[in-house]
Amino acid sequence: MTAAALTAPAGSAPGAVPGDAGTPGAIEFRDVAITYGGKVPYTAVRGVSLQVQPGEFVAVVGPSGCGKSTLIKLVAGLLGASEGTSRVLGSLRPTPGKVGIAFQNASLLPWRSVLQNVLLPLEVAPQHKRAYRQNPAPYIERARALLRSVGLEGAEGKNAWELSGGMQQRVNLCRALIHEPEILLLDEPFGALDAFTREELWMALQDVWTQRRPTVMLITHDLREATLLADTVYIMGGRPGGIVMRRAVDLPRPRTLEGTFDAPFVEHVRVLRDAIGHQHGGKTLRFSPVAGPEGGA
Ligand SMILES: Nc1ncnc2c1ncn2[C@@H]1O[C@H](COP(=O)(O)OP(=O)(O)OP(=O)(O)O)[C@@H](O)[C@H]1O
Repeated sequence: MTAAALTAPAGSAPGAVPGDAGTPGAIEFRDVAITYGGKVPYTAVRGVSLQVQPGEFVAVVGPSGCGKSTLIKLVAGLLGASEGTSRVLGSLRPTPGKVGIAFQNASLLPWRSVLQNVLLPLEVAPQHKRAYRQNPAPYIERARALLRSVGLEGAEGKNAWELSGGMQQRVNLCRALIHEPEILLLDEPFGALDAFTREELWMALQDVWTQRRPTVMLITHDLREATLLADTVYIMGGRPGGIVMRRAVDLPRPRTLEGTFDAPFVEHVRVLRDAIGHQHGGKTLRFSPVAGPEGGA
């Protein structure tokens, strides 16, 4: 079975979009395919349909190479859909400045201070440059508030090269949020951190999201991370990649690290693990419909 077939569950209405609540979505894909050009064109994803509501936190998980980063690049406007329709905040092309991105590699400028790194996008992005130059004070206050919210109060003047990996990722998160984007895209931002630092960062991210409520799309290989943070988890799989399962995480918020040991949390992780395990085992995944008893909500 192809990924495209898996994304169209038996019994679902033609054109049905998983996650569609009947209101305009922050991110909407309808039957999207993305083909990379080159001597031999390569279709990375096909038949992807989903809708992410404003303020929703979604996680995308799945085996390496199934097209997770490709989807995030589509939302960021770095790629276009080869087939189907993709809308971000209602537009076919994302509005500049409405999206913030943080990748696994924090890529801070080592010679700049923490505060200067957070402010960097305002110096270079055409839509913010002028206002920032004319009146930097409110932006600096915003940067300080962001740094406070991720536990970096007092570190504003440190040089980036003086920071631990976890601190760098906190700065990375603040830098992605400095222009108050409506959509925050996170591509494995905690993948390179040790387990304890990663858990700390999960809680910092949950706090930031609770306070500011951007729409978040998080790519991760960590099923605990996905379950702890997300309202909805999409599992991708297949070649070309597609969505093989959507699962709503109905656990109460705010979520805690202690709660990750509770039975309902562990059960969510188990279901996700099984779905991905099926793919690794080469078995055909039985796709559970959007509101099915097995796969989700
Ligand atoms: N610029 C490109 N040109 C051609 N093929 C590409 C390009 N970028 C990605 N691909 C291919 O598209 C497929 C999906 O890649 P993508 O990076 O989206 O996967 P992923 O699920 O994010 O992987 P990982 O978990 O390893 O980061 C892969 O087979 C990859 O080789």
